[in-house]
Amino acid sequence: MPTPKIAPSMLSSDFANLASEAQRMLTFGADWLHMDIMDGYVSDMAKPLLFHFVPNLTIGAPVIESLRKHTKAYLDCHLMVTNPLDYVEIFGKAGASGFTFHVEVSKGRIIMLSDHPIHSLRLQFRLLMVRENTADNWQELVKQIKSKGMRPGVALKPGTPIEEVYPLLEGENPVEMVLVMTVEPGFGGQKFMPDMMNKVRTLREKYPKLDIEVDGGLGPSTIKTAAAAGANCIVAGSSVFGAADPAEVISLLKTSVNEAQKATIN
Ligand SMILES: O=C(CO)[C@H](O)[C@H](O)COP(=O)(O)O
Ligand SMILES: [Fe+2]
Repeated sequence: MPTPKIAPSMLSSDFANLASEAQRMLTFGADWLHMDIMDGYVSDMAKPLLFHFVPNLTIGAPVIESLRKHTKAYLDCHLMVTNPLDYVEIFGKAGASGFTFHVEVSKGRIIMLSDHPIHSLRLQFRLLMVRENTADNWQELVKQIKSKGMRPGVALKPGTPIEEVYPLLEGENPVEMVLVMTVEPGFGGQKFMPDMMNKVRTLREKYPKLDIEVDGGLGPSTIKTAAAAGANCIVAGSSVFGAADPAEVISLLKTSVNEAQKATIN
């Protein structure tokens, strides 16, 4: 059974005090620190023009680099960006531990990100770039991530079928973690989507030892469902940072994963 890992999402922390917030979470029993990297398209109108992945802008490699100076903790970086390959080197240098990119940034999905006819020329230009950078070459992307000393992971949005990550779990350079999004990526504090547990269950049956991370809306009221489905890496932002006793929430999340794993063995 893969070890339970509780990863508070620093998106819900006080960014102005990131180092002490990180330390506080580790003292409270966090195993990893989850860092949400978002490229921000600001408005729906800008979406087809900019080709960014999510409607929010958060942090980049300089912040990871600064935080790294204050902690040796595992920095679990979730990259909600269109061109992950562009970020591999700088995140490696900055001291990221895990590098999780989205499976949707393949050529077919990029077309869906921009379906505005007015932008078709620009779209085709971007498509060429994206194709060259990432689309047909997952193996190369994963190899690069590993070569920079990071652990590769792949994430999928709620609308993406689980089968789409299977090719990335095979071959010479498989990813070492799958992040199943349980909210639409972009913001903390959203409602957990229980339907996503089918993906977790299917993945756990097929890959008993794989790290399976769930992200979005996890907390005391949803953890049992996620743990029973087979998730072992739990991201929790608002439920931990918003709690009167964050240590108690972290402990409850971990106990739930441990108990669900014991129940599976028995
Ligand atoms: O990737 C994310 C959003 O895109 C965050 O990691 C996630 O939403 C965590 O926040 P919360 O636990 O409050 O839902
Ligand atoms: Fe995340």
